[in-house]
Amino acid sequence: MAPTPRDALDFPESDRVFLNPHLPPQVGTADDLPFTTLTFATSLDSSLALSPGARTVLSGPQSKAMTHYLRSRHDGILIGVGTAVADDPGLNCRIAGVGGYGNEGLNGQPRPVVIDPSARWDFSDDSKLFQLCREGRGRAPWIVTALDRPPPEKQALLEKYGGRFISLEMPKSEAGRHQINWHDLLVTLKSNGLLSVMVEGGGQVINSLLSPSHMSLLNSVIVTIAPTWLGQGGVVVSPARRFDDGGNAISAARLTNVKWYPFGEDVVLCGQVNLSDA
Ligand SMILES: NC(=O)C1=CN([C@@H]2O[C@H](COP(=O)(O)OP(=O)(O)OC[C@H]3O[C@@H](n4cnc5c(N)ncnc54)[C@H](O)[C@@H]3O)[C@@H](O)[C@H]2O)C=CC1
Ligand SMILES: Nc1nc(O)c(N)c(N[C@@H]2O[C@H](COP(=O)(O)O)[C@@H](O)[C@H]2O)n1
Repeated sequence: MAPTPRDALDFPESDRVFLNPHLPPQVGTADDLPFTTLTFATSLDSSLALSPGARTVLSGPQSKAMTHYLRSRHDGILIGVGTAVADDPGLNCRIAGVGGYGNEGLNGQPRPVVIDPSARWDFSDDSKLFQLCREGRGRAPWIVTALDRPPPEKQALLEKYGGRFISLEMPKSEAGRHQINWHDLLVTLKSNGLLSVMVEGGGQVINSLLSPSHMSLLNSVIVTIAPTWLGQGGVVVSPARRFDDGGNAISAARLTNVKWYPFGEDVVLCGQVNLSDA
């Protein structure tokens, strides 16, 4: 066992118990889909960040440690390219005792997966993710793109660290935006060894997954709610509105089997998407 670095996060056993019913099974699931958790931190006005380009701290120290514990319990961690560009994130697990944080190898380190249809993320050797790879504290990302042939220089850099591009067919919407087939992506991730995936964001990814055609892919939802209003102009979680047969607006999505856990100054909400009205 290597010594535990000073920047490792502590997440005591007593804090882990409440999460157990909401976590992926240790043995994986029987079907061709990974166990998929949607998890993010939000303000009281449903914002993830002050603006699309702004890295914004919402979680307090205990819920931040919880997120890192969740990372240790999933094989993959998925974000959109908007988040990669805005945050230059590490997307590793910094809980004491995982690989790189007091243990050998990369055990407990999730595989970052970045949805980047046009391969616009301009990463370099200096990107946080690759610094962590060099230090043996995280895995290189898989980047999901609509391009058959991603830029060779980006491909070479990714492969140097053990990452890669995954090309997936992505039709465009009328507005000209790529639209990923989440089911196909998740099947692809599972066939590549990811038995569980946590989706962290950002706004576009979350709103897309909470649409009626995709929400059944989510096995668990874990949301940290921070006691702050970010105000107008933020990146908002607010899926497209739905209408009943009479044309009346109904809620976009609702959770069931809900538990609320106060956690420091935050509250953590765990549940499952209610599919009875999906
Ligand atoms: N508070 C929190 O827990 C989190 C906050 N964030 C924040 O969210 C912000 C970024 O959010 P967004 O701007 O909404 O970006 P995003 O991270 O959702 O990425 C958007 C991009 O991802 C791709 N994408 C997303 N959904 C897609 C789909 N269905 N099909 C194909 N491609 C798709 C597209 O290229 C799109 O431009 C950042 O400021 C970041 O800090 C991000 C994650 C978690
Ligand atoms: N759980 C949570 N709380 C917040 O307050 C956040 N801003 C986020 N953001 C997500 O975490 C990523 C940053 O991860 P690293 O610390 O760099 O590993 C960021 O990109 C968002 O996905 N999450």
